[in-house]
Amino acid sequence: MDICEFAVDKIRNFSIIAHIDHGKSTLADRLLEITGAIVKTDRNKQVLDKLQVERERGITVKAQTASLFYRHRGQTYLLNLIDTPGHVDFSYEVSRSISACQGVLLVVDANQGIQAQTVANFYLAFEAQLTIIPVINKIDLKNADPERVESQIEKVFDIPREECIRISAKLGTNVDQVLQEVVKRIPHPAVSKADAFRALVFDSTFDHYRGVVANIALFGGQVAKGDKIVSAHLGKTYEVNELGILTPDEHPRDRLYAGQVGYVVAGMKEVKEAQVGDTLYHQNKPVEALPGFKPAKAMVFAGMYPMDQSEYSGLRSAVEKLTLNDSSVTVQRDSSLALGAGWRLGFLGLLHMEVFNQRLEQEYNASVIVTSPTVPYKAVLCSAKLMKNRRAVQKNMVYIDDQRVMMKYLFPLNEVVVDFYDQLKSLSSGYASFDYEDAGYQPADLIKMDFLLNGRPVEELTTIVHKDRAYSTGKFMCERLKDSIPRQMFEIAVQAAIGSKIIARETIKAYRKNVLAKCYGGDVTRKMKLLKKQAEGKKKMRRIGNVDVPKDAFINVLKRKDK
Ligand SMILES: Nc1nc2c(ncn2[C@@H]2O[C@H](COP(=O)(O)OP(=O)(O)OP(=O)(O)O)[C@@H](O)[C@H]2O)c(=O)[nH]1
Repeated sequence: MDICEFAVDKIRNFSIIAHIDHGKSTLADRLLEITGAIVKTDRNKQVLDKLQVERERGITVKAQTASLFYRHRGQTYLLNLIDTPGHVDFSYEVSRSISACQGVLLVVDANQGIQAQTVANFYLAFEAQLTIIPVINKIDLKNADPERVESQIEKVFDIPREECIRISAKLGTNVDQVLQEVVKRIPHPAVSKADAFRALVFDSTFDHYRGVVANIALFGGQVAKGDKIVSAHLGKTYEVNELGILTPDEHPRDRLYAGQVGYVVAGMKEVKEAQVGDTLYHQNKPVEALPGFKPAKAMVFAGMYPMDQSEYSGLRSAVEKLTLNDSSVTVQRDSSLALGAGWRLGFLGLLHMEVFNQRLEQEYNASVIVTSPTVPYKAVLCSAKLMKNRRAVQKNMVYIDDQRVMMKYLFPLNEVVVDFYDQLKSLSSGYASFDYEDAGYQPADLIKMDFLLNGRPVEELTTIVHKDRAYSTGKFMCERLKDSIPRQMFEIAVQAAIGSKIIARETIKAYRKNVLAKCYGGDVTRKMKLLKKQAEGKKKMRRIGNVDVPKDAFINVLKRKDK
């Protein structure tokens, strides 16, 4: 079917939004199968989750899109399904994908009910004034309780229970009804082919042969191959080399029209040129930019170094290639005396960082050392120089039903980035869920803590901690250092200090490792071999004052806690 034939009133643009694991991708697969976009087999489970990491982790990282053709009451409709990432780290991508739509399917697990990201995603859709169709999934589960979930939806979102559709995405139960309701309830885009061309970039990926592939939703006019288009954000002009629709594979077309969703390739060299939220228009026909563009903002920072400095240039090219594909990662060159040359990278959140790391390893075979993540602070330097458990402040509390409560807190980001989510899950036996948004900078009692080996500071370990945490952090890091530094010929004092005040101390006892102890008799070559080995071992050490510190010690101390 040629999509040129589609009148705007036969188009529906929608997203599926859900808390993680509530079955968004499974439902998307079923919709693709019913409309014949993909053939039903066991292998195409979660077709929209393209990246290897996404499949392994079962989470969606990059938004994917598919145009579906659906017959309803003798008419063929073009349904553009825009998949959204399911994790809090990517909420900006969710909000952009949503703004390309007129409606959403809000999927809620029939057993788990409303969770943190159900609420967060609901409000993104609600604020964008979209039609929201609640879909209660997994009704096939033995302990499914759709009645209770419908009550929650009525209470929390003020949506009448009659509007909920009960389905099993896994078995396909009532999935066709979902498509019928999409056609009935979601309005067609209010756009016109006759207007000036205006398109929202809601995702972009990098292709080694063609450059940037930008996914766009047309809010007005039309665009064809050979057209000159401009990015509103950068003001740069490009020529359209290729465009088409996604089904979900790319299908080149000559032209895209208002109301449609598709992809465009226009000689952009890096994804920064097609940032999510940007507006495209025809050269010499400027339009008002679509609202809501904001450059992705890094919230969590970590150092990344090659395992071995000889791998530096290989890793550099891998990092460059990966960042071509993900404009939300910020990169700054950095170097550490202990770990050599590397980078300081900024990510949207912890999961984003892990996914980046995993992609480096899987797609580029790179082995890297990632230091413990930190969050940005603004420091006010005074003339004297710089100096409740998670420091949270409760903001509000709402009972969702007699078993669940939703609480809002103001948290310092630093308290959340490392192990908060794991602890919350374990304390609540997996029942609690969590979502967050940036609340800006707040003043706090923070201090700078140094670590000393025999009185000499180890600069790469210097850290910023809250005053109330200084003692426990100092003690913990000193213990880790003690365990990681081998005994030497003299005693070593490991100390944590705030200014000139020592707040924690461990001692590494003196010891002489006699590598020749096991060599009885006079085999000179064997002795020489052992001595050489010991000397090589020393090369991997960094000398701080008179103390030799193995590289591994830094890695152990800087590395995040192993889960
Ligand atoms: N029993 C049952 N299981 C389901 C159903 N739908 C999905 N699941 C299972 O629930 C798990 C999560 O489903 P996904 O489709 O990956 O969830 P998702 O919301 O896409 O997750 P993210 O992509 O991480 O946001 C998978 O193991 C699915 O097989 C259903 O209707 N019934």
